[in-house]
Amino acid sequence: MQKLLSLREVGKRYGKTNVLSDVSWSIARGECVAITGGNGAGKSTLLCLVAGLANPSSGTRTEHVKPLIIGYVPDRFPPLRFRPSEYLRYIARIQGIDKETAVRRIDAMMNIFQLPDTMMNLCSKGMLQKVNVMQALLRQPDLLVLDEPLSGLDEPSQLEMIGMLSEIKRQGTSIAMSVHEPLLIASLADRVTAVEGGAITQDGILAQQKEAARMRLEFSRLRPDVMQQLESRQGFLYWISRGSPAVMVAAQPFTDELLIEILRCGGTISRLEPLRKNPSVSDGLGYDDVPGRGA
Ligand SMILES: Nc1ncnc2c1ncn2[C@@H]1O[C@H](COP(=O)(O)OP(=O)(O)OP(=O)(O)O)[C@@H](O)[C@H]1O
Repeated sequence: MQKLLSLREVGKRYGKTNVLSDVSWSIARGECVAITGGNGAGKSTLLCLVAGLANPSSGTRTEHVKPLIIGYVPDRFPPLRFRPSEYLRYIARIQGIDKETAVRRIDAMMNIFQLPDTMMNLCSKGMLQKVNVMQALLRQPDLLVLDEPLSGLDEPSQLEMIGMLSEIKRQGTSIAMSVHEPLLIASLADRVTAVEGGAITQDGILAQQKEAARMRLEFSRLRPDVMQQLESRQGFLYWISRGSPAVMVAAQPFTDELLIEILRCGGTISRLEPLRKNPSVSDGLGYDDVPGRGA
């Protein structure tokens, strides 16, 4: 796998306090890494260094792809008095994205992620978090860095956010995220880096997270209440879309039972395939139309 970014023997000090020490870490294209650890372990600091928002006090940070485009999703996002589309257009302008490209991309994202254009100060936490992720996707990053993306969200919003991140990952974007929720790790992560006391204590691939172990089920004609009942069935992992067609991700060993249940309740299956990244057909975020996206 092509390496995107690496840290080598990195340390970070604030005044006399060592917050990170001797951290060596890297991320490859298409990889999703969950950073875990207790409060104050150093996860946010590590993500800031990865995102290039802070410089290491010692050691080296290397970008292996030029230019490496990084999107950063902070843990808090203010409920501003803008509509999401206005806010995103404004951020796109600051980032130097031309107006036509920005409008096309914002429209595509709002459609895919099913975000109504409601004033942000009236939005739910889940809706605001979608805007937070979208602002980081505007420049079509090679690497998306998220600080506790599910923090403060209720369960339906958490499932929606997992679906959103899953779609972003499927389109080939690498993800580094600090995480507390086991569901998010189980649903998305290829690798887990554990941080304690400012040092990496464990860094390993999750054997059970092979792409082939998860299936993507696409179907239509199920009532919303029946779809909600499916969420409590064994094997259900998360929704990529609750629209029509609906797209569910399920654990492979339970796919047959879920399919039978969908058909029994009057649904029509339109597609069943292993969940994989980098689909052959570009179907959404429009990465194909950007010249020079890091090779
Ligand atoms: N700007 C700063 N100045 C001084 N100390 C800081 C600064 N930023 C972070 N720290 C300290 O560094 C340590 C690690 O903080 P960090 O926010 O990276 O941890 P975390 O693992 O993300 O924690 P949490 O899960 O609580 O968000 C903490 O002790 C924190 O107080």
